Amino acid sequence: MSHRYEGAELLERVRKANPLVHNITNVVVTNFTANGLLALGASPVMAYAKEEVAEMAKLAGALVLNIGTLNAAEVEAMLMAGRAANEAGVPVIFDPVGVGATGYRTETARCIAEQIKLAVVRGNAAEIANMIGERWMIKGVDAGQGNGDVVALAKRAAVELGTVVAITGKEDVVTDGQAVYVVGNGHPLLTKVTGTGCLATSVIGAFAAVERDAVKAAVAALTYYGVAAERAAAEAGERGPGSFQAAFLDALAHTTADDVKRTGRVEQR
Ligand SMILES: Nc1ncnc2c1ncn2[C@@H]1O[C@H](COP(=O)(O)OP(=O)(O)OP(=O)(O)O)[C@@H](O)[C@H]1O
Ligand SMILES: Cc1ncsc1CCO
Ligand SMILES: [Mg+2]
Repeated sequence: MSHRYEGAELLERVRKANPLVHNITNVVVTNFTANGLLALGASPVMAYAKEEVAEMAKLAGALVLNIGTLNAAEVEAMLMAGRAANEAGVPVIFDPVGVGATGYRTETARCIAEQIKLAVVRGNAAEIANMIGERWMIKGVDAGQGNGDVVALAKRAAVELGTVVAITGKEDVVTDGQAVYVVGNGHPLLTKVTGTGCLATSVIGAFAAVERDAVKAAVAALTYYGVAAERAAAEAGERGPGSFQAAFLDALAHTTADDVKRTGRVEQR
């Protein structure tokens, strides 16, 4: 429970530092990701050209790679940016969108995980399972899967990938293969707005920019994110996903360290 306080303090550190987060992300979520990072108090930039990605990655506080709408040129740029970030000691956060759905996604994600030192890999349970060659239901992830299984999956993935793994869902699990934290905050409406997972990954990037302990950064980021979602649902949830999306951006801006301290639910397992 000490992480509650620590997480709250990290939120303040992000807002004070206003870290530059370099995203190479998908075309669906680009605008939402930039606005979400701004609402948090970070400084987003999207840059994809191979002529500039290495330079931009070195400038950044964190680099976020997301293969949601990947293509060959973008993958090449991701590897260049990733290498530059690794050289400069900039944390790299990876979102393996849709891994397991196609061979191209699976091969690309594994190639990135092999060639780039990743600080955090954030995905849903199916994506994380497919990262390590395990089968998982792509649809209906929650059906028939106890949370114990997700914890075990996260630990196996963290050990195999050699990074911190964050599996999001009804509860979020964060582990480095040893310590395990489960975040209970969030709201089902998050699943009715596209890109809430992708934005969660970029928010982890913003926290990783100010905290080198990637477990702490991911736990703090996801707790803050879930608390903001609960606030947005209370505000606009009755009206539906569109109003919730707008209220969520507002809540990302208005959620304070004190709110996180009061309503964050983090459990060490
Ligand atoms: N049933 C749920 N109840 C509460 N919160 C949820 C639920 N499902 C997901 N979330 C939250 O939604 C956010 C996005 O996680 P999710 O696992 O849906 O990502 P994703 O599958 O990568 O989404 P996308 O690909 O649309 O970006 C996380 O903050 C997570 O905690
Ligand atoms: C809908 C969709 N398709 C590719 S990426 C994306 C956004 C959620 O990751
Ligand atoms: Mg996703």
